[in-house]
Amino acid sequence: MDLNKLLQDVHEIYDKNGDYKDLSDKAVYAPSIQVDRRNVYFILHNTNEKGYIEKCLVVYENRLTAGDFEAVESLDDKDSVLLVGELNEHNNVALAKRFQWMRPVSRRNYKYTFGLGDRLGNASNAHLRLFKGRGIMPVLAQQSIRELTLMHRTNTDVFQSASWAVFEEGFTYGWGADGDHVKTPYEVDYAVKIGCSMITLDCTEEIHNDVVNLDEAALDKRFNALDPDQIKYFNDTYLNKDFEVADGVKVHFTKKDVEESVLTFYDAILFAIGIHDKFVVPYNLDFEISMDETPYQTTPENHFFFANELHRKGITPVTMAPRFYGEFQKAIDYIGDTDRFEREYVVHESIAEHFGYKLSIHSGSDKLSVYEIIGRLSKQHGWHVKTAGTNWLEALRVIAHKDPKFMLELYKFSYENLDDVKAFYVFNAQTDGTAPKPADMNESNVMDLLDNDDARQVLHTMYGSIMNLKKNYHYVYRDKLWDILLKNQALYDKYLNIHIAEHLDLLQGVVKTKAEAREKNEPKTDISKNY
Ligand SMILES: O=C(O)[C@@H](O)[C@H](O)[C@H](O)C(=O)CO
Repeated sequence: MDLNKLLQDVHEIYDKNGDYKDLSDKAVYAPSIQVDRRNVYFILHNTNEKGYIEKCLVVYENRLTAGDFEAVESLDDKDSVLLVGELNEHNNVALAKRFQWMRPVSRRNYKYTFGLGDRLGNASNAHLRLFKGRGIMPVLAQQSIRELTLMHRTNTDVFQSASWAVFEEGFTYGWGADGDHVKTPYEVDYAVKIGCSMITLDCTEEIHNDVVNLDEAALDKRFNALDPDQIKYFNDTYLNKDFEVADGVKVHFTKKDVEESVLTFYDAILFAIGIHDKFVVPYNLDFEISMDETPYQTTPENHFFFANELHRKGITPVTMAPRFYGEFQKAIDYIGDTDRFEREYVVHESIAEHFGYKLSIHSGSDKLSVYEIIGRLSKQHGWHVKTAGTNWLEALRVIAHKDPKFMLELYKFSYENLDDVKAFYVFNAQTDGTAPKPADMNESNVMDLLDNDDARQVLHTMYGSIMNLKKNYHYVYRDKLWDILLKNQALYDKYLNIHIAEHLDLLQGVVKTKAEAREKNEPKTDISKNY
């Protein structure tokens, strides 16, 4: 590395005084430049012989403090030192001591927040560029335990990729990190220790779904087996009571509602209270409670009961994710009657407003048919929407354009091995159903795989198997996939931008329908040749 040239870059940065549009060294990534008195920091982008962008950190700092950084090369310059280092954890910690905004913050003061996730770890830069000036707080690090496991990743690398992207893009507006779908104290602890500002407590394993199928006699029998003082408390508090949660919006409990709500959810409530006391309070976390990955819809009574029992203990989560009417399957649009969705969303939103939190919409990728409704109705506290890792599908869009044969191979493998993920995901696509047969796919229709609902679900859920398949101690697909992606990062960024912009435009009311969102954002011609 030519350190004298970097020294000239530092002097040019002083001279430019904040206007970095025309720096002579194009390798200096302008959005990353930070100047603090005489100290200068930036990320350098160099394209290597394979066509990948290689990044390193450049620091010019007073010699007394620069020792915080781990340098690969350095050059003394009077009282200062210029050093070049890797984008590693050590340097991230050193930099974050200087720039607090590299660390995630609470979502509490943000009305609109949006969970992005990044399965591969190279999507956050494009996301951040899109979020600048949108008035929505991005939650970048949002990898579920399931995704970490299937992808062989750790919370540390997820957190690191996000934090480096924040620095690189000069994103000083605040971002969140979500310990996503944590189900046990062990998993919560892991998320907390890594620095997550938020946890999504997935209560699935403490929710007793079998209760919904009990007949009246069996339900009574189970309820009446509770302690007499518990029965008295639940009946006195809820039975035949009306709770007015908004003007003209009431939640009413019949005997069945009381018994079902208690028996299905009370264990989960106690679990949430325990996690709240042990982690949320001491670590000042944003608390999200999710019950969306259950087989049954959360009724307004169930939702009210959960929130009211938390409220009794003085707990107000920042967000709650009920399971709404209809289907929120991964990677495809909402399935269901949108008028009914709207009617029921009004009640859930009223409950959330009554208790003082916002609703969280899970598996939010591609639910373009309901975003106008959510954006319009979630007025008081705003919304939190979580996408479902569909940046992976945008990465595959790049693969399909740049190497259609390889894409066909990935699809065939995914189609033939779909059983790998049956235990992890619930989705419609089945290889004995309507998912396109690999034999019917060819280079001229390969792009359909990214538009067909069934094919999307097959590809969306098979990421771990694709990335980690090995033969004779070598990865079968991983290296080739990364090679294509790294050579085409700009195209990947463009597709990410289009994909998420459609969601945000509907949520923010910029457009009113899915068709308008598509019309506004989707390119009219094949743009893959331009990148
Ligand atoms: O695939 C996953 O596990 C995640 O993408 C997960 O679905 C996501 O984080 C989520 O919870 C969206 O609701």
